Amino acid sequence: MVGLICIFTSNFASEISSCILAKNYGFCNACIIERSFSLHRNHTLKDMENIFQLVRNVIPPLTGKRHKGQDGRIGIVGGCREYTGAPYFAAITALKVGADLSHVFCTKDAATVIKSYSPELIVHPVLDSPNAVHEVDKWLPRLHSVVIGPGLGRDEALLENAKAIIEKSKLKGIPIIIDADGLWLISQQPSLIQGYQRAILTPNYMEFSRLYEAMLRDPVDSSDHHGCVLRLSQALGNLTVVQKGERDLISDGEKVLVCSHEGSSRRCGGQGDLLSGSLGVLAHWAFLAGAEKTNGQNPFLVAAFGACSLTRQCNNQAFQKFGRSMTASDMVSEVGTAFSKLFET
Ligand SMILES: NC(=O)C1=CN([C@@H]2O[C@H](COP(=O)(O)OP(=O)(O)OC[C@H]3O[C@@H](n4cnc5c(N)ncnc54)[C@H](OP(=O)(O)O)[C@@H]3O)[C@@H](O)[C@H]2O)[C@@H](O)CC1
Ligand SMILES: Nc1ncnc2c1ncn2[C@@H]1O[C@H](COP(=O)(O)OP(=O)(O)OP(=O)(O)O)[C@@H](O)[C@H]1O
Ligand SMILES: [Mg+2]
Repeated sequence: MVGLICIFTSNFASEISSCILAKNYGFCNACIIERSFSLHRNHTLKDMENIFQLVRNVIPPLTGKRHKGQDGRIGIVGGCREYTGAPYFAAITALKVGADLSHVFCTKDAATVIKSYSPELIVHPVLDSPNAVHEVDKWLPRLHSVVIGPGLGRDEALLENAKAIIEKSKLKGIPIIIDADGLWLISQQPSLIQGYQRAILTPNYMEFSRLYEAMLRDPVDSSDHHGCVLRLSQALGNLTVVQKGERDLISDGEKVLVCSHEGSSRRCGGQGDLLSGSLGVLAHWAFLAGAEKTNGQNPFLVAAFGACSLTRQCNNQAFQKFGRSMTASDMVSEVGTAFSKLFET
């Protein structure tokens, strides 16, 4: 088992790159196998080398002193008649990563279905009601982060409600993860999220292309993935962008982290939903942890790196057991052991 972590900065003229080879899940003991960097960015590279340790640092310890809710109350906005799996995968993953409560705000049609998958989720059948925004807004003061988009669909009225929920969340300063159809909305109206640095966008290949073209008015340059993710983040006002793919590229417009932790070649639907759900929790933890725990690094970069590694580790473990028949539910079953292997050993 070998994972590769690379770090690049935004300065193309003097690009820093560092690749850390991590063996046997022992990322703390990662050894540097290649490094080239400019002088003035030296300190940044050193800080970033131990990104895996930074993820560990932000995880709240399990103690008897904490009450229910303290380790995370996460909201998922999504779930409609067609898509009930996506919000379920995101919400259950948030719980299994360590959130205490996971809320799903979905349409009436979807609610009973989602509830029947799991009694652990709190499901609000409000998203297509006339007072949807008010119904979600009531809960926002109690939520630590929101994930907008898994299984939301593209119905105009639902997208309008999602837009208003994003605006309400911004006013409260809540970290917002935007995925799937939430990204569709952003590619139509980028100003909705532009400049809000507590947002993390998690586009897949297609979603990234749409966003990039909307913001940069150019097609994606397939010979310069790093440059593209960096430019997209910058154009959006330096919010965090996670471009999912064979290697996940994570940027805040200053740096690009590359996560190529070993997953598998199985590409069933729902894997991105595990990523956005786990990111909901990790973003909250990293944000709360403060600069000391993240060594002054952007907490959302740290959280994104953790979520990408975890999702890929779940994929790897589930694939070893089930091979071609592996599905997203099999990955959900691996969250606990994958998390321990990566972050608690
Ligand atoms: N069980 C459930 O309920 C699930 C529900 N889900 C929900 O579905 C909704 C729509 O989400 P989405 O991701 O299917 O939509 P979108 O961005 O239009 O992409 C679709 C098309 O993009 C393309 N494509 C993708 N990757 C590519 C690549 N690497 N390279 C090249 N092309 C690539 C590919 O095009 P094709 O191969 O068909 O030409 C693909 O068909 C959303 O709400 C989501 O949450 C999912 O979460 C899954 C589990
Ligand atoms: N070619 C690949 N090789 C290895 N891992 C990949 C590859 N493509 C995607 N992944 C991983 O799968 C996860 C989900 O990415 P993906 O691009 O499938 O998202 P998605 O299309 O939004 O998924 P979903 O079906 O949930 O909507 C990410 O953690 C990513 O690292
Ligand atoms: Mg997706």
